[in-house]
Amino acid sequence: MRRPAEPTATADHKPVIWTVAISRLQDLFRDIIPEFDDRADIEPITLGFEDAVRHIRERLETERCDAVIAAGSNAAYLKSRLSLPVVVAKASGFDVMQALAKARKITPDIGLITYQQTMPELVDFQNTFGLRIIQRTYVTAEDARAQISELKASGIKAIVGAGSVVDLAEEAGLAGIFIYSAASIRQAFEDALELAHYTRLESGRVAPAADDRPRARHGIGSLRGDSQPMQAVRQSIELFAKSSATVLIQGETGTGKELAAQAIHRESQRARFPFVAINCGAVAESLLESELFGYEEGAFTGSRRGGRAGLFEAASRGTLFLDEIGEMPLPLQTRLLRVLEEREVMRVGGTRPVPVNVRVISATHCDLDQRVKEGRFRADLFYRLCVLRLRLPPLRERADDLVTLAEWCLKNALADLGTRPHANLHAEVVACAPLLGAHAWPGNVRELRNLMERLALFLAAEPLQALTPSLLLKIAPELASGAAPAVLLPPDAEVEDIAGVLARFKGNREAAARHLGISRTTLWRKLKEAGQESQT
Ligand SMILES: Nc1ncnc2c1ncn2[C@@H]1O[C@H](COP(=O)(O)OP(=O)(O)OP(=O)(O)O)[C@@H](O)[C@H]1O
Repeated sequence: MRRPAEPTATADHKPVIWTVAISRLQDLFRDIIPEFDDRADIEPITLGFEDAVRHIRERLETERCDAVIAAGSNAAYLKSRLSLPVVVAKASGFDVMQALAKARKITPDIGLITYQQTMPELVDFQNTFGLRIIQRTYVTAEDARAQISELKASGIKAIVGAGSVVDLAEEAGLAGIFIYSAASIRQAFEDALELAHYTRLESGRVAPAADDRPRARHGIGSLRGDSQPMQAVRQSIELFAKSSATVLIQGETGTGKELAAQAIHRESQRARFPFVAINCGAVAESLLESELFGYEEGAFTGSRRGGRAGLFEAASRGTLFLDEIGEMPLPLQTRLLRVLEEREVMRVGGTRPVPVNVRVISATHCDLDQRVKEGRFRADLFYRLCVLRLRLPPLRERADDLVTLAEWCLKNALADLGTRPHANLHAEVVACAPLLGAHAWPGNVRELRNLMERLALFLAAEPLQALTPSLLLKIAPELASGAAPAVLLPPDAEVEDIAGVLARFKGNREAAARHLGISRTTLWRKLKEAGQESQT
């Protein structure tokens, strides 16, 4: 008789993830699995619905699995029947537009069939690009089949949808365009890894220090821009990397504060030790305390047996990045100051201080000097945190970088679409410089990157079309008024979605933000605006 698996020595190794799909989605999973070989044991299970549930339940009697990845109706079915975390691979707005651009090359009469919900925001896109898109939803395969025959009867020639929808469309003699991109599937893998990490932490299978939360992925080369202010930023990063003193990074949203923090870590002698980040504004006070400082067994109801190390201990010999430091509640500011001064941390409910060797880099978009004056931020902590200070200039103050950044983002987005850039793309972008320069860029580089992704879609669909200022205006009418675009978030990232995603990630805002393709700060602000900020 088989016995449930014990968490043995192997349990401390890589997380185990299963991808569950029957259609061509599984082929895409298989293509991407090798990229994650060194970070997880990932196995494809080519089954769907009740067959998949039966198979997984049986295997869980003897094996460990930390998370499952699936999509669409299959994912919904698995989620409601398995006790395992199920990550739902989702097509991003970019994927949908990319698939529509491909369909546009075949016909202007396109059907979009999505699981359960339509995408109302596509109406604008349809008008801009002169397409006729009929949207339908499905729940079961029979639904999807019926929708396809109706669309065929109404003259639709190409269907955009998930793997099973594409198979059915092709069976019906229509062109099928698969909606998922490699980038979205990669994102699902990242989310599953993150979720697996938290599942394992919660069950005590790994200590935080053994993990890579969120590893510094960016070095100094990731910070683009040749303007004088950006050169000065890179020089400061190189200089600051030589020291172990605290750094305070200030700058508006999307200016690259987290990139800069990662670059300082990556250039420093601490590079081979962890880079651990936390958004102080996005975690409730009670949780933030135990996250940062850890806790001892019995410290509070529900505390884990054996206690848990906090992020200071997890970042041992590395760097702790405290994002949105201005939001740290006053009582925790006092505790943080003590840790920085005494270089030892006392876990919540503990009696024995633990020595820590951690470099602290913090970041804020708010005027911290002002908060100190108002008594909302401790002056002594402020001075302790900003031994070194780095200001990231907003994009509107470095107009010289606009062309370089726009061209770089556009080339990346075109490459993602498998499209070659025009031979004279540089000259075309230069011709758009006055238009780009007149905009205020409230979302800074993040906003510019999103705009270039939109533009790339158009250029991929219309390869003979030159990039001109009037085309740019058509794609981004907000540039005309110099006003901020109405929505900087992907249209689907509204508050109800955010709450749903947060619930799925068990309140982990970092994982939820990554899943939604927005920064943690933006997610936190969105929730704050909706009065849901205390739900962490
Ligand atoms: N100088 C730059 N070169 C290239 N990419 C950049 C640069 N600055 C920002 N980015 C890109 O813009 C996005 C936002 O960067 P990042 O998250 O570091 O900004 P942030 O200031 O921490 O934002 P927030 O305050 O909203 O969290 C990322 O995709 C990042 O890669």
